[in-house]
Amino acid sequence: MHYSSMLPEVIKLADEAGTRVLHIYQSDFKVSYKEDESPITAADVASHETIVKGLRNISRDIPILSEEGAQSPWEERKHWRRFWLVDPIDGTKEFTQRTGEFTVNIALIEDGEPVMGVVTAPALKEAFWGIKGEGAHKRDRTGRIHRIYVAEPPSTKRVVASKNHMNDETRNFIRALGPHKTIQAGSSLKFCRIAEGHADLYPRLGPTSEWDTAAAHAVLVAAGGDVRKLDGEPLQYGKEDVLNPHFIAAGNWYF
Ligand SMILES: Nc1ncnc2c1ncn2[C@@H]1O[C@H](COP(=O)(O)O)[C@@H](OP(=O)(O)O)[C@H]1O
Ligand SMILES: [Mg+2]
Repeated sequence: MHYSSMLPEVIKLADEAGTRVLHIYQSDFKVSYKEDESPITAADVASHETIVKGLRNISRDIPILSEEGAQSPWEERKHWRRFWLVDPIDGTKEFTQRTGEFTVNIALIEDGEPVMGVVTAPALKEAFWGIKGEGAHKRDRTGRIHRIYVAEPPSTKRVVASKNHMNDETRNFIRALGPHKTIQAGSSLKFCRIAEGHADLYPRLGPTSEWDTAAAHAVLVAAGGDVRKLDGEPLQYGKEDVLNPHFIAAGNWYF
């Protein structure tokens, strides 16, 4: 099956997960902490369960790697040519701080590349999706769906950066860009802001994992951008170590 035929069902699934997440967001939820001290709530678990169950119905034979799931050992994963890469809630800190800037992320990886991605921001009522070579779309808070494109770079670049994970390396990189304006955004929304033409550059000289970036990476590629390592090589997925190296996300004009 070509993956574009799965897209409507994947969007529906991300929306279903988003509805469950919002329900918890609007309640008096409890925050726990994982071994790496990152926060987790019932919403991460509910979203994970909804997505995994749904993806198994959509495609019984495509394996799944989710931030909140039991992760298959490398001995198994290294044979995966195609897999779903899921972050049930990216921006859990944003969720617990109630900024609304958290996302549900589902990507399809093929030969190390994110070829399809769906990102929804349930509290903002925004959704983004894209398929490599077939364009990217946004559904806005009114429900209108339209094609999105990376912007022509303005002379004052609009740099988008993490609210919760800023560091000196990123600050220095941004400073060296010359005239610029900084926009803060949580989670994978940073890639989406570039994809829809509202920002130009997202330097991430700090840690992320493959599930944090894959779906929004696919949206950005479909909209006319890319995500590359600092050596200019593409950011790839399905590595033994799920941590991403430092990267820059931008329109293709940058690379
Ligand atoms: N030390 C670290 N190691 C791995 N990932 C980290 C990290 N610090 C932050 N992140 C990632 O950055 C994401 C949040 O990004 P941002 O600050 O841009 O909103 C987090 O996603 P989760 O909320 O899914 O855990 C987390 O995965
Ligand atoms: Mg994440």
